[in-house]
Amino acid sequence: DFPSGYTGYHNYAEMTAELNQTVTDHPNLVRLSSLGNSYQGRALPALKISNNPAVDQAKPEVLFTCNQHAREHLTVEMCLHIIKRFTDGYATNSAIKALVDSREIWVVPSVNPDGAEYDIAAGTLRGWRKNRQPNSTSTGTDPNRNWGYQWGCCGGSSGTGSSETYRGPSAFSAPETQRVRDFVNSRVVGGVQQIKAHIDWHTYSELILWPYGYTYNDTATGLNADQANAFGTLGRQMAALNGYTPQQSSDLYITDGSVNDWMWATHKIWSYTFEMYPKSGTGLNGFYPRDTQIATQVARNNTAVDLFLGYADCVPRVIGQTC
Ligand SMILES: NS(=O)(=O)N[C@@H](Cc1ccccc1)C(=O)O
Ligand SMILES: [Zn+2]
Repeated sequence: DFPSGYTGYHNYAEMTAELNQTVTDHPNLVRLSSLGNSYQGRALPALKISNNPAVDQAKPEVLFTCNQHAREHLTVEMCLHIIKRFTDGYATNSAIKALVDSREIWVVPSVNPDGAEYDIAAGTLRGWRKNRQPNSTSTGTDPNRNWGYQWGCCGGSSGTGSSETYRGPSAFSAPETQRVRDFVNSRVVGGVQQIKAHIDWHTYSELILWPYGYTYNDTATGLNADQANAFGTLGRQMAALNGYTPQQSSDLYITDGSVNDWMWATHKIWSYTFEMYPKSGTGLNGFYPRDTQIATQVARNNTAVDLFLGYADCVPRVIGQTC
């Protein structure tokens, strides 16, 4: 479990309990399901938030995914905060109500529960990043190098099993990326992808990142100048609200097999990564802000998330285009 100074973070059992409590508290606003199981057999919960959650309504859908990387526990708190804000706030906050009434919001609070549980299993903070799937020489695939667009193309991942950025033996070799992939693929209804926009939450460095990660070029196959402009404009407007630094993800470093590139290239989902607090750190301590920091650092993203949800039906509107 989390050591002292970190008990405010949710372990897998506490996260599950929190999701079940949300269903109890807001049965008419949420529907809890599982995307399937992790490598070690933990359910991957997904919560749908809308004003009629049992019905698939013809409304734009938005996806939030958290905890691809095990040690980035603050992101689980971010997803749980989004859930709390858009359920508890529905009855009293008209802006929240308007967003929940006009969208269907999906939240996956932990994509990598095996890694997250392993990270804290010894009562210490291990600094574990990957999932817990064995490979030919070691353990763990980096889920954020395992997605199937331009997988392993460009030196943005490793083929060595012990590496922190091991891409896996093949694209979507990790059960966890398979399950999220299958869910997103299942949201193609009548030939149209219902999910319009996505944020994948990470720590740390306080950045807002957008595709592509596999190339330094601003435009590339499937990403034209207008689309790159829309990504950057919304990215910069969100960064102005949370104080993060906005940039194309390859400006940070080249990555291949990242979730954002797959979401955009395969489904034209406007997919961002938010790297949360802290801005910098030494060694592993950047990944482990004390639990006293949680409330401030999750609330810091409220207005950026609201702006994102506001544009989610048609992101090109941010540069004056129509959909
Ligand atoms: N959270 S992190 O420290 O691993 N950084 C992320 C940054 C990142 C996220 C998405 C696309 C490109 C790069 C990573 O996957 O390397
Ligand atoms: Zn990460």
